[in-house]
Amino acid sequence: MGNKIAVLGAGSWGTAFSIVLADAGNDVCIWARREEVAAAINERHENVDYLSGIELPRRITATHDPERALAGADVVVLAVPSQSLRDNLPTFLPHVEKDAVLVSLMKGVELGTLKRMSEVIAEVGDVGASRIAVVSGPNLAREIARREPAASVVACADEDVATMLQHRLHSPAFRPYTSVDVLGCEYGGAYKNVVALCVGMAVGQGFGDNTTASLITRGLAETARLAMNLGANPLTLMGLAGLGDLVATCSSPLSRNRTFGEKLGQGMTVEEIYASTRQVAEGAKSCSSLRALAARTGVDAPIVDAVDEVVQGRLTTSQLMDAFISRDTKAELS
Ligand SMILES: NC(=O)c1ccc[n+]([C@@H]2O[C@H](COP(=O)([O-])OP(=O)(O)OC[C@H]3O[C@@H](n4cnc5c(N)ncnc54)[C@H](O)[C@@H]3O)[C@@H](O)[C@H]2O)c1
Ligand SMILES: O=P(O)(O)OC[C@H](O)CO
Repeated sequence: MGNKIAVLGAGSWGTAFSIVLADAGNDVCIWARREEVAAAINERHENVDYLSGIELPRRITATHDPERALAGADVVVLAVPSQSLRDNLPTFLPHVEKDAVLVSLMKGVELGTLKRMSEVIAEVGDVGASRIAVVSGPNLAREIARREPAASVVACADEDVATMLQHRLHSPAFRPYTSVDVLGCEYGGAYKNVVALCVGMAVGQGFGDNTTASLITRGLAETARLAMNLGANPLTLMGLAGLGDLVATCSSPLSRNRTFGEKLGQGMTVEEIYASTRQVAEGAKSCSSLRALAARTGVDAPIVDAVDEVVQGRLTTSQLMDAFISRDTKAELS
């Protein structure tokens, strides 16, 4: 096999990550759910719907046919919305080359099963941990597509595989660090989306930096409490896939999750926001699965609980901050 990588999902991150891969010297074939998106990538070298105005390198091609995308690829990158992964895998898996490594870019926890994306891949694909990796970090798609410098984490239980991927991803503007803490990276990535929703709700109501910094900090404490309880290395939560991604997502107007929260804070309904965009805000779904996971684990998760209440329409965003402030007081490090 050569240096072909298949990227399954032609949304903003699948496309931006393909630019990283191409800049790092790989030939990339993107699978797009819609034929016209694949055609535009091949003919105009642009993904107009998800990354307009960015010229794609000629090493990137696209197809609507999963078999063509996957043929000869020794690395397979998964970039579909988290809640659709299980349904999509049976279409992809029969065409994945034997021994190919599967890399998840997704930041969500499955509703119902409460599984991480690497767990869904392992279960549906019957794939061992040494063939499943995760890339996660402060990586807003448009900034990465513009080649603004950024770092990230590539995690795999097998350190040699993480190192192999690190070499395949290292481009002039993208610096990957290896890790063996897949679980910590995945919980960091899923949880920060919910905290960003909450920060967005505060921003939408006109609150300033004290409020957002308080939410980010308590959000990190909450993330660490749950993730460590489930086996994460605490240092992962202090790293790029934890604090780094949390800060980027909560601070940036480019974040779909923060924007979703901001619109709720300004008075739009969940239904109105869904109708206004085709882009995924993973936190609006993962707030329910993370809440259930925290409850099952016996971990206190006030931010996830409250965001889920707002998304379910049982709490207003103006009641949200009162609910936080009036909770029983306690020690910071409890
Ligand atoms: N955008 C970012 O900056 C960014 C960065 C890091 C990680 N991520 C994560 O990457 C994953 C993908 O996000 P994205 O930003 O590319 O999303 P997106 O909303 O930009 O695009 C989603 C893509 O999935 C396709 N899609 C939608 N429903 C589908 C379904 N049921 N089956 C198959 N395909 C479907 C869409 O057509 C589109 O191509 C998410 O888990 C997200 O959290 C995103
Ligand atoms: O746009 P968001 O909110 O999905 O966040 C994008 C990335 O996860 C940031 O690292």
